[in-house]
Amino acid sequence: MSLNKKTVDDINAKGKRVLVRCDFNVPLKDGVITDETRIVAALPTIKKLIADGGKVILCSHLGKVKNGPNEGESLAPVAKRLSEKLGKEVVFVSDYHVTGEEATKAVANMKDGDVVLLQNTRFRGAEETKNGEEFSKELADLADIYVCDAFGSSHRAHASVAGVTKFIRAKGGENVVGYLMEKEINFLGNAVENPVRPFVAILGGAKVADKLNVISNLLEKCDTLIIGGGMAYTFLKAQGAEVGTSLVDDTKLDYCKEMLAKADKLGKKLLLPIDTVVASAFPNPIDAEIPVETVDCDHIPADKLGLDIGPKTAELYADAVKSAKTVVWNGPMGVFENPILAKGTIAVAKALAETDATTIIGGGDSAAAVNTLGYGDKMTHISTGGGASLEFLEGKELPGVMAADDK
Ligand SMILES: Nc1ncnc2c1ncn2[C@@H]1O[C@H](COP(=O)(O)OP(=O)(O)O)[C@@H](O)[C@H]1O
Ligand SMILES: O=C(OP(=O)(O)O)[C@H](O)COP(=O)(O)O
Repeated sequence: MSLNKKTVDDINAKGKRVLVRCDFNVPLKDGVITDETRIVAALPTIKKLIADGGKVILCSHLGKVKNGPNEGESLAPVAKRLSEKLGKEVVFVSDYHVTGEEATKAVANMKDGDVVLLQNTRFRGAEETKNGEEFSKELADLADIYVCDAFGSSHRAHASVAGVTKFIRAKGGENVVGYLMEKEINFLGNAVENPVRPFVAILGGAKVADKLNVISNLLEKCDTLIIGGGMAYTFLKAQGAEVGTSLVDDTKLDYCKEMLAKADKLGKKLLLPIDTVVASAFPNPIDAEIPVETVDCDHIPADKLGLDIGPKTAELYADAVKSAKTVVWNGPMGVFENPILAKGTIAVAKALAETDATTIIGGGDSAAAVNTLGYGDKMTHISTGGGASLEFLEGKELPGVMAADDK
């Protein structure tokens, strides 16, 4: 699949103010970045624009910013790490207003090839997340050209992803996508549009409501759909099984029944767990040493909840992966943060690492699981976006892609 949108290769950045929306939403612990994947992934576009002599103005959100602007969600640590990675100064605009006097001055002082990072765009609250016109225009006022390279946020129709493009276009500026966007869309697009078969899709994790919606579309594309993690129990319950206190979305039971029927009708395999590791309660803290037992899925005790796939399921899933030529994986098979409940996720990650299939991992937690287990470099592509990659696989149009100029 080739992306029919203008990219950074189609612009002349020399001497121009280029606003680049990145996804620098990195995990932080006590102010320290614990995973720099998203910063590293943004470097090719930034380096290209520096080399071309553009004035590179970066922006991003960080975290959910539920309680207003605060130092804990400032992009300051990102500015520092980015500066180390680029080997050059990154001027950080610490102003919680994001745009405004400090930002305008910093941009006015830029020379060709300089880099400025604006403060967390979510510090503007609903103006950012509701795609506010004023904030969109203020962002556009800072630049001549806009580049969206925030794949992980490209499913959000926010001011810094979508709204800004309208105002750039209104003054005759170009809106393009960066190298990371291009790479992600090409990998994910090819995987679902022209997959080398058998094509196996694996879904797990806890965002049941979000992820169930992708199933209908994936069933049409894949040969085998594997369900694990928290979303398996809604399916098991839809089949009439007792699932105890496991994670279930009761509003999706009919949908799951429809999906089981759809798989049948299309002649696709839809694999569900046959055994599961259960406990009396969700571990707290998450890595607590809790007593567990393994039961068959038709024997889940009413007062227990499933927290990992069992060994028989792990073997079944690993077998399905072995013969695959394309595998897309989103969401862990269990509560992998706890070593006692990580075995199912490890088994699937290992099966993916050992196959010669094209393997594509989407989702922060799936990527973290694969990297922690040391299998990162065995995968063909690890996506920087969880929600974004799923919405793309669902067949939805991503606002961050839509907003760019057509080629
Ligand atoms: N059976 C389960 N019950 C509850 N939570 C689960 C279960 N299996 C996995 N999880 C949790 O799902 C979380 C990841 O889900 P999600 O955010 O949907 O995945 P991703 O970030 O890969 O998209 C992990 O924190 C994991 O502990
Ligand atoms: O981390 C992100 O999404 P992801 O957890 O789905 O990969 C993106 O930065 C989007 O963040 P958001 O879900 O707060 O809009």
